[in-house]
Amino acid sequence: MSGKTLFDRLWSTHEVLRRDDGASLLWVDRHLVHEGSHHAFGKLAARELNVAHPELTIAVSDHYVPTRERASGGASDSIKRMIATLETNAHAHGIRHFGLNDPRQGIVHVTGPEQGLTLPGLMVVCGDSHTSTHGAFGAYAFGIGATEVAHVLATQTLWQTRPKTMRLTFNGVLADGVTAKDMALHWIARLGSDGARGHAIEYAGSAVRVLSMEARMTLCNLSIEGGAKCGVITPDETTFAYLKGRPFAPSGNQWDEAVDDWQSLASDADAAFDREIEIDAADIAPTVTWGIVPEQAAPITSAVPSDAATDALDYMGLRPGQSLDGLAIDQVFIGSCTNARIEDLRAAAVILAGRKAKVPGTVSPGSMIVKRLAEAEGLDRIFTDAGLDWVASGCSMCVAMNGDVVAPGKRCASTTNRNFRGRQGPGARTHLMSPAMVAAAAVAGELTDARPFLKDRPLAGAA
Ligand SMILES: CC(C)[C@H](C(=O)O)[C@@H](O)C(=O)O
Ligand code: SF4
Repeated sequence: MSGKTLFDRLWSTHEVLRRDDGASLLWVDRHLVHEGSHHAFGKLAARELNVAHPELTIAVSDHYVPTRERASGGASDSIKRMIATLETNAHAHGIRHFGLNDPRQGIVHVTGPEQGLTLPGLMVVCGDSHTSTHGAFGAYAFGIGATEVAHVLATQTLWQTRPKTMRLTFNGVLADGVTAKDMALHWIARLGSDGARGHAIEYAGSAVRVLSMEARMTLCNLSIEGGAKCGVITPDETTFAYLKGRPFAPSGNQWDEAVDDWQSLASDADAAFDREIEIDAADIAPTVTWGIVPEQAAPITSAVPSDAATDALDYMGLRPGQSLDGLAIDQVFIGSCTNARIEDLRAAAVILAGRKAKVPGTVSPGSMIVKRLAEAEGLDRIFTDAGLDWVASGCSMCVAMNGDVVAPGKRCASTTNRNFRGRQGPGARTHLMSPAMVAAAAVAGELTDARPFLKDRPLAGAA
């Protein structure tokens, strides 16, 4: 019999019971909720149910929070109501809440790890597809729907059928100026938006092992855009170093015991996966999306495919065969749970330092802690000197729910994770890429290869 995968271990330690039809009841260690949880709290109220484990539930305000004029409480009455409802629900059920004015507020997938709430071996769920981010720590983390959110609130458990396993191995080393975002866009372009459907991905290989936690989170964040249930990475010294001393991470003797436990969270050498995919990291170039789904991505050195789907071309205002390098943009956005951690901001700042942006843009840090850290390093000055707006933390222009929108027909180079029609506002055209690539696009006023801008300015482990 072959050995166990990391995913096998995560699954079996959370399985409470298995039904005859194969579905399993899983224990949830951390339940994160954001403003979108109001449906689920409504369901609970309708049935007069309590939250089973408020101490394992953590609320974070992110999707609707204003990034400018924070004191306003929200851009419109309906937005204000969304923010206030989470506040009320969290308070009513005794749930810890990182609200609008909390200095620890941020995007839920940035705040959880930053606070040490996300730990190796845990099962983490949230009513949000990018919960896959937390898998970077060797946690089983995935997004759930509103009915499931209500089920977790009421029982701290969840019914699930077991996904298949897939190992995505990145061999070799990434070239300079190529980042975790490029790794993700590369594999999604190769396998397709449905390429990993029904699978739990384990990211492995030498190019993954050397990634920082920030970069690992970027990689795992995008798992869902390739259709995967989740992404996991074996915890190691990089993981432990990131977590040590975080507010909710174990401390003292408990820290040593936890690290001992976490060391066993790996796939056995003879573990068998349902699928194995290998990618040579050296084949990956800085990658940008040209279409309206993340799989419609290509190296910046290439062109819009000659057989590109007409609906995508029409929406994006592009022609088949058109070169990606040199495509004029109207604005940039650096933010989101994909690429707004400190390393992402540092990477963008490496390129923007001493340069001016030709187009306007917004930089929204992934959390208020990242914001303060960046300010202490002087990164905010680099962005504002370049002509970009430096604003507070939230989902902001990633999903345009808080009023931060890209105007119809405008083209935005963005560090986010979804380029769907209307994602950044009705009619907005989104090109996804790494923070370094967005920074280079800002300076050039067009999509361009970041590598020449990095001459004598190494990214040094930036995400
Ligand atoms: C609004 C929310 C439920 C949604 C998600 O599920 O991911 C959003 O965060 C997104 O990125 O599209
Ligand atoms: S930053 Fe974007 S992707 Fe992340 S949770 Fe918010 S809306 Fe979703």
